[in-house]
Amino acid sequence: MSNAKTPTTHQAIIAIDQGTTSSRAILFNQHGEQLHSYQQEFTQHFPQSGWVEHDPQDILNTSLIATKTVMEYAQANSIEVLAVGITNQRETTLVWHKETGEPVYNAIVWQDRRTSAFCAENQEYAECITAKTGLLLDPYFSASKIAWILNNVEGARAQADYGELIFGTVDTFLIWHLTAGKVHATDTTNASRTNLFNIHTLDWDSELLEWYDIPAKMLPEVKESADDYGMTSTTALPLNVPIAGVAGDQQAALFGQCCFTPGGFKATYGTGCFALLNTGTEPQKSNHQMLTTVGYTLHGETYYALEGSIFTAGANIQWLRDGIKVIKSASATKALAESLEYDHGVVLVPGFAGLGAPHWEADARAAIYGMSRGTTEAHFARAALEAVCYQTYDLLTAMSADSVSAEAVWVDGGMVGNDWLCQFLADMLQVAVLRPKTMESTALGVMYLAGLQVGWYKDTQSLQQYKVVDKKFTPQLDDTTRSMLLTRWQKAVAATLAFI
Ligand SMILES: Nc1ncnc2c1ncn2[C@@H]1O[C@H](COP(=O)(O)OP(=O)(O)O)[C@@H](O)[C@H]1O
Ligand SMILES: O=P(O)(O)OC[C@H](O)CO
Repeated sequence: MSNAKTPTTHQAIIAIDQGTTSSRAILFNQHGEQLHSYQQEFTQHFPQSGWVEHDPQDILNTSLIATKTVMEYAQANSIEVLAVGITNQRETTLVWHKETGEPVYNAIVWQDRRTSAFCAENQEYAECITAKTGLLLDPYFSASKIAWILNNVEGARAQADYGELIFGTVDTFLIWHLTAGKVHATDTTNASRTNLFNIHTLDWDSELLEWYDIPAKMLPEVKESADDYGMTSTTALPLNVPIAGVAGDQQAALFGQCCFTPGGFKATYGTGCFALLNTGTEPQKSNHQMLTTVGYTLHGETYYALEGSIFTAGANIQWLRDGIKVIKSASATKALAESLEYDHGVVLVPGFAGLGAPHWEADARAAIYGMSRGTTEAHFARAALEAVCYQTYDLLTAMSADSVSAEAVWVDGGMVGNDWLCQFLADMLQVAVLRPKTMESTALGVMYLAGLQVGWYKDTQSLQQYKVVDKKFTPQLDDTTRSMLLTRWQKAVAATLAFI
């Protein structure tokens, strides 16, 4: 998929956004306007129930094709490419040979649950892991996936001990290939998703490495999010420019939404929903099962965030459309939702892939309550949209109790094109919901980071001028109706958890 726009400048930065289902590259001018973009999907592999893998070659090839396409557009239009930024699906784990670049196994994707028994059996160590990493002991994160590769791929353990194998998340894998094997590095945001990184010392934690039995020499160097990651090598791309910005995709979106101060809050509604609250320069411990994570490191200063993850958001709508086929398109949900009153009575608890934050109940499953003979596709659509808003309410309530309150909610992702959803979100959260004009916050965020590194921007303050609000949604619903709806949601969640 490709789309172009007449260039308005003669300099640009390429943001590579390597996501779970596709890789895309976007060429941005200094005003954060997209000059060109290209996206390519790739195959998902499900070798066993609960396992999710990507072919490393697919990750690399689709990223290179996307980058080359926008680069060629730049060249054809005499636009000078100043730098590259990389943002990526987080936690996904790769191990490869240091000399040849040959992966020893497929990439084990963040959604993969193969190490759940290991994590469940070792929960007595969870508290210590949380204290150091800000995360939980859960298969979501990289460490147990690395250990699985070392323990299950023939010869891998011995090769790792001899220093022949190296590990990386997707950013590291791409940097390594783009620099022709010269740079083995990651940034603090990606490192903070591994379960091996101490978010207080901002370094790999030797005790955790020992506990997971992972050799330290496998790990990449950890750099700031705007930093010198080496030059792209012409063996990978016909381009010789610095890789100057790197961040995990949800943190990049936080940056792209200009949430630079404590209380800055963004929620991305794609397949899943990831909500991040900037909590300032000290890590805030959560008492409500939120994750504490690095937001970004810039000019020697690290900002932290609390994060809540909802495993299915847009995926609930996909289920209505492709699974049970009660709606024709995702966009049809707006009119269907509008056709009902607030007291329509149906609640969907979308535990299709378990319930994430704040419950972290992998074994929970989806449930629908309150159906009658009068229940129609409109109830399903409305309940699916309402559910992600109630879940965001739960996350924001937990985060506010742990740390600062959000001033407003900056939203992005495919679902927020739906005005009904945005209005209901504002009604539930009781704060303004702001939808920016540039919806590609993730790519924009890493472009900003690269732009700061190459001197395009002076500081984060100077980025605020490029932020344009497309639409603001303010709370309108009366308190009585809101409380009635939230009470019914909480009852439905309690019933779903009791059913496990
Ligand atoms: N108008 C809409 N209303 C509700 N959901 C929508 C709408 N448009 C798209 N979606 C949902 O948004 C998701 C796509 O968003 P996107 O940000 O592209 O996801 P991802 O990057 O995770 O692939 C799909 O799951 C789709 O069901
Ligand atoms: O690739 P996305 O947009 O689905 O994001 C995945 C997250 O980074 C997983 O933590």
